[in-house]
Amino acid sequence: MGDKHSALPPNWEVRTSRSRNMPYYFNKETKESRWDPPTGADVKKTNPTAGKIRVSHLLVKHSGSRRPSSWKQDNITRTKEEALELIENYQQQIKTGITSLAELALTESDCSSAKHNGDLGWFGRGQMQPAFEQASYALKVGELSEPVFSDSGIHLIYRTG
Ligand SMILES: O=C(CCc1ccccc1)N[C@H](Cc1nc2ccccc2[nH]1)C(=O)O
Repeated sequence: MGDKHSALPPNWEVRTSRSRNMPYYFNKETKESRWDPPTGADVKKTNPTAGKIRVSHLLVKHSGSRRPSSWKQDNITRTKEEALELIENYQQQIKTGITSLAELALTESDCSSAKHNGDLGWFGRGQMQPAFEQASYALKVGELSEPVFSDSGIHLIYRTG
């Protein structure tokens, strides 16, 4: 990449400078312009979500959770088995189309992300608990996970980006 005739990275285009009567390169996303063709390194710089994914999740905590407390309940005493029954019930409601994960997370999730419909934003490798990361990266965009067990409790994960 980088020679004058190869395809340009995403968001870059060739324009002609009228004052110098010569081509220059313009990035429509960052509005950057330059005389030299952009290289692969430039793509990394202008693509902040490269390698990252975005998910929403619904967390049901239980008495064995790392922090058995949430915005919903000061002291969470349900058992792991009871938490799994709740998660499986939510999973069915979402799969049958009765409701969505975003809608359920708002009232039912034990994570503070509940107020954002469970949205965790963009994250890369090494930022979330391993089991959560593994399950999230295994999803295609628009896919719902099976119940995922982490130190925080039991999650349903829906990949959005
Ligand atoms: O760690 C947080 C906050 C997560 C968050 C990220 C980005 C935006 C908003 C919230 N909340 C924990 C529960 C929890 N444990 C998790 C483990 C993996 C992913 C999300 C999780 N949420 C808790 O409340 O104990």
